[in-house]
Amino acid sequence: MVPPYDDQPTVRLRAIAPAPKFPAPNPAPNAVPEFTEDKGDADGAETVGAAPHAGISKNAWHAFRTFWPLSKGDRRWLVLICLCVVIAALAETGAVLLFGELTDHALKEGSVSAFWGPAGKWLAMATFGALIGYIGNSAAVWVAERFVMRLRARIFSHVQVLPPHFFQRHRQGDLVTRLTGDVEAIEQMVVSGVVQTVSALFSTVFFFGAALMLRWDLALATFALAPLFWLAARQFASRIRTAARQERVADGAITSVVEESLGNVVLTQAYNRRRDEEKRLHTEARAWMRASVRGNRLSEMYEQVVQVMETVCVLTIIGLGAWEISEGRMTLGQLLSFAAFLGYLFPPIRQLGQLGLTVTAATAGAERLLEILAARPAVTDPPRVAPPDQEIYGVVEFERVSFQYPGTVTDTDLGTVTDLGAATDTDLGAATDTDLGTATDTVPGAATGTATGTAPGGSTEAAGHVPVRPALRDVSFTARPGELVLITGPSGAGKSTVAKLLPRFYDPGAGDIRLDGIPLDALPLEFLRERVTLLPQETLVLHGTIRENIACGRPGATDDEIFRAARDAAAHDFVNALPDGYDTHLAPGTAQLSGGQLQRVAIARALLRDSPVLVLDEPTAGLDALAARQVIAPLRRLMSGRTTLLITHDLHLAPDADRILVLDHGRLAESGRHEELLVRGGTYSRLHGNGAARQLATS
Ligand SMILES: Nc1ncnc2c1ncn2[C@@H]1O[C@H](COP(=O)(O)OP(=O)(O)OP(=O)(O)O)[C@@H](O)[C@H]1O
Repeated sequence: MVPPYDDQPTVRLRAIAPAPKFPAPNPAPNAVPEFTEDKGDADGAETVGAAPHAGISKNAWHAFRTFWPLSKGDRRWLVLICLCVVIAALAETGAVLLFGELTDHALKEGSVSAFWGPAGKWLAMATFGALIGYIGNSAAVWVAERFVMRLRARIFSHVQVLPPHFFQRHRQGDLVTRLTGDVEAIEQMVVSGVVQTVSALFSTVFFFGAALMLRWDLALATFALAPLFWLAARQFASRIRTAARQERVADGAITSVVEESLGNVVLTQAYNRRRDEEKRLHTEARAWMRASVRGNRLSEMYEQVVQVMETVCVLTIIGLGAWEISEGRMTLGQLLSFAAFLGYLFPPIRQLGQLGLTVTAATAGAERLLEILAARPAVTDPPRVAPPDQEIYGVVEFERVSFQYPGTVTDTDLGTVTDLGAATDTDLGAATDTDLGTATDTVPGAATGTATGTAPGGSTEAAGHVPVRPALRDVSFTARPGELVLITGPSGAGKSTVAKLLPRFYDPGAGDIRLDGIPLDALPLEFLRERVTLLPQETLVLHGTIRENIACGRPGATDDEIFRAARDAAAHDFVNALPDGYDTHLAPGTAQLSGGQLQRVAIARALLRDSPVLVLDEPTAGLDALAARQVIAPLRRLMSGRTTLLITHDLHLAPDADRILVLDHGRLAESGRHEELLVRGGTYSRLHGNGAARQLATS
């Protein structure tokens, strides 16, 4: 009987003395972990991850250290799992020794009575091994899934505080892939990777130890060949890593294309873009296919090379064994046991080699997550600041506020682009390591509006961007409770930027913004955002019922309060007319309600929030004349008694405004009441329709 040398016989023996199958880094021999390419975001918006030339092990180690803290809380389980692994390996070792005993005493001598003893022990050991295997496997799966859950939650929570420009510069589909596939790849590196390493190491030690006990000279001869496996793995590592990265990026690109296409289906159909969209998907799918085939081919090649190497080892041992038996220095049972140990020894040795490949490929996913973690929130909560005791009335002051979007470079900045690079590099180093260990998101300089949103590798968002003007320059104004301040100006003048600064999506680069005399960055973020209600250009809809959509303005609001808000927003009647009334389900992009109706639901939500400051960004944009008229009355109710900043091109409400601020190229060009500005004949009167309007005002 030829003893088992390879996977198949090993499986047979393992069926007799079951070995635990802990989640393998490589689920199947030829399934190389998933792949990505470092070509950065397909839209080229932000920077690319770690340099492909950087040392693989360094990147992997950095990734491991970054994500390892997330296993906190489960480490004693990891110890237990490793213990199970070790015991199971010991049980296997015992089983193989018993196999030799059975061969020599029962099979070779044909003695049935010699069979029962070792057979009973073998069965006991197999049962014990099975039990331990079950416990270890169950615990390993549990710990692995918990890790994935925790990592995903951590990344998701980080993504949620990132500034708006991050989402404009990253494709959503790609972010989705990072939160799903890439997260799982990290698990393979951190949790399963550790268990696999322990398992492979101990199995190697035990089987090698047993082989040494049987025939130390043959065992040493076999072990001398072990570095060949390591060399083979090394040869394949970098190519597999590249393929892994390519596949990961292609995966993200496919999800992005599908998501963008589905979200834009009206444009696709109206402009007959079906074929273009199909072509886009086809291009990405081909890239994915190429990477996937390449990765699998490499993995398969590695697998076959290793098999040939194993065969060489086995034949060498059989040859030597045959010679030893013929010389009477070895029994058949010993040779079979020895060969069985080899059958057990090769998989862990091979696994150790393959672990490197797995880690290598998982590093690709890790780098993509590190890119996300390296993007910093544009603003941070002030440390340990209690909400002010005073009631907030809503006096809003902008004092010489200038602002430039992160990643954009002004003419004057161009000389300092390299400085930005240096600054952000340091940020990243600090950010990614500490980020997971601590819950804070603070990064020095993150709030400056210039040094945020960078990725590992040292590139900055600034790099490659065309110089632009700052979005706001030296803007000062005050808005008091009960005042309606209308902000208008040509497209791109900086109006929406004002709306983004007030709830602190960004901090200004220069100047101060205050609420009731308190600088915004001295107020806890949640406190501030409860007091500043923003109605952005696009109507925001939650997945949920109309009731939930309104109630999210003030969690815990009663039905009566919700209905009152809906009534004031002129939404109650049309909601009641719906078959499911307030229980009608809405979703982003819903067609259940018209634009005007959705806007009124949003107004009801804002009414319920009842905050002293209101920022309305183009509340009638996208509505036809009738729908716009229908929201004007609810808007007036909403604005009454609050400090309202109304950003609009639509000057219908201009005569009602206490003040009109006209922005032009980021500067405050004019300020005054409607009539004054019309008479002045500047930008405002031009916007309003100049000559005729001026005549009307002066008549
Ligand atoms: N995320 C961003 N990253 C970089 N630049 C931006 C970003 N958002 C806006 N800008 C730039 O800032 C400037 C002001 O933009 P903003 O959206 O405030 O203008 P706006 O007056 O509201 O325009 P519109 O009336 O067309 O909405 C523009 O030049 C715009 O291109």
